[in-house]
Amino acid sequence: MPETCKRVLTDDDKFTVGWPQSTIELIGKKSFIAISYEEHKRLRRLTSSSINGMEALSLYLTYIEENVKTFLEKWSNMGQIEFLTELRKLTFKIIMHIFLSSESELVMEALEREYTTLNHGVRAMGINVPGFAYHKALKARKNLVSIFQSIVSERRSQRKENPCMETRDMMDALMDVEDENGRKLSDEEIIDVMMMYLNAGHESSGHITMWATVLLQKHPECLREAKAEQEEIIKRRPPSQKCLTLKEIRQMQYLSKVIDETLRLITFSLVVFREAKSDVNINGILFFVIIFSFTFLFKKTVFHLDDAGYIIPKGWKVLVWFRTVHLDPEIYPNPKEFNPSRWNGSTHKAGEFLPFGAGTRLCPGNDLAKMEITIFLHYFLLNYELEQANPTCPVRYLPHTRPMDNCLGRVNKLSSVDA
Ligand code: HEM
Repeated sequence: MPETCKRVLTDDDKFTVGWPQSTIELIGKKSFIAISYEEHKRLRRLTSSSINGMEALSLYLTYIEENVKTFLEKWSNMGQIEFLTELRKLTFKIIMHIFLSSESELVMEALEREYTTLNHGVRAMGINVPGFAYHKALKARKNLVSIFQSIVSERRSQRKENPCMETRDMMDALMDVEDENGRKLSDEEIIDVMMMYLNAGHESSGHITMWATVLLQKHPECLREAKAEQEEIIKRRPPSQKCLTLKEIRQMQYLSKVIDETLRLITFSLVVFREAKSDVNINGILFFVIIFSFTFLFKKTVFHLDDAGYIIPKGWKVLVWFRTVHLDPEIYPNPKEFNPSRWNGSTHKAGEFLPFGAGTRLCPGNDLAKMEITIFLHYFLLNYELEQANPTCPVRYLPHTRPMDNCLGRVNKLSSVDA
């Protein structure tokens, strides 16, 4: 690790994404991870507006809220549950609703089943031999594509019969959008984009929601402050108002710090892949960077060092390791301590807080994710507590930080107040 660490990789450093081919086979050749810089720009512009900005997000607020309330109530009657597994079901339901609001429960269940198998393969070695996770994932991808294809075909024919049909969800929005040349998205593009969003858009929120809950429970003084803020929000509300508003969400300043601190401490996405488009001379990078030639996994682990710093040769893959930034004691004193107050009036420099990545690839679901987590914590803090079965359960760090028992425990209802 060079002493001269100075700056962060951005897209200006002549890097493009460089995911392994095995991942691309699963997520899709038209998804964000597999296409050229220009295609990515076009596809991202066409697709991300549905989940960006307050107007778009307000469409999902009520749905998220209703589901959070229903799930919490259900869990409190279930006895012991794997809290993380249940949260993933909740966040999967939310992301599926955003894409496919009108599909039946049966279709949703089939999608979730196939998707779970696919997801295991994304993190496995790319061994396409029966019995291996990657082989099963390729099969799951085929099944997913055929389910999505039938949904797309059905929608297209409904829209043909009824051209004035209103846009119901992101699937409709993806069919509507066209670029400046009037070009619409093909079926393959729509399906791969959906696969990409599904992959990126639920597990992360589920994990961070679980950790924020656990960390709050483990720090009673933070829990008290967070709860007091939520009670204050309810107190200020006119009696006729029963649901959360975006304005209230924006007022939850302490909760926002709790979420940022959780994102920092846990760093859900440990790493992003980049590939050098040309030789890049970097005069020391803030990240811990593992550089290796990727023609075969880990074939070389060689650093090229000259007086000016490091040269990353064209075509090399770079893993940008976010956790080292988030746990750097020079940026975050006592970095392993959960301390939401460290965000009081804090002004971090660019590149010091990267839970959602950076550059043109910045996570387009960041606002949605924060909104989901906030809504969950609002209802949880007001009415529930988590009783972990194994509070000292060992933690697994790869591919994502999680307790090995998936946070086994009970969600207990505290009061009958209907928040
Ligand atoms: C706490 C929750 C989340 C975390 C920590 C997270 C983190 C990240 C990170 C680190 C990246 C890579 C950025 C880069 O390469 O520089 C990313 C990309 C992405 N995320 Fe998220 N994400 C979260 C939630 C979501 C949600 C809810 C959605 C969708 C609804 C979403 C959709 C995406 C997509 C589509 C990409 C690829 C963007 C591109 O390559 O242009 N994410 N996310």
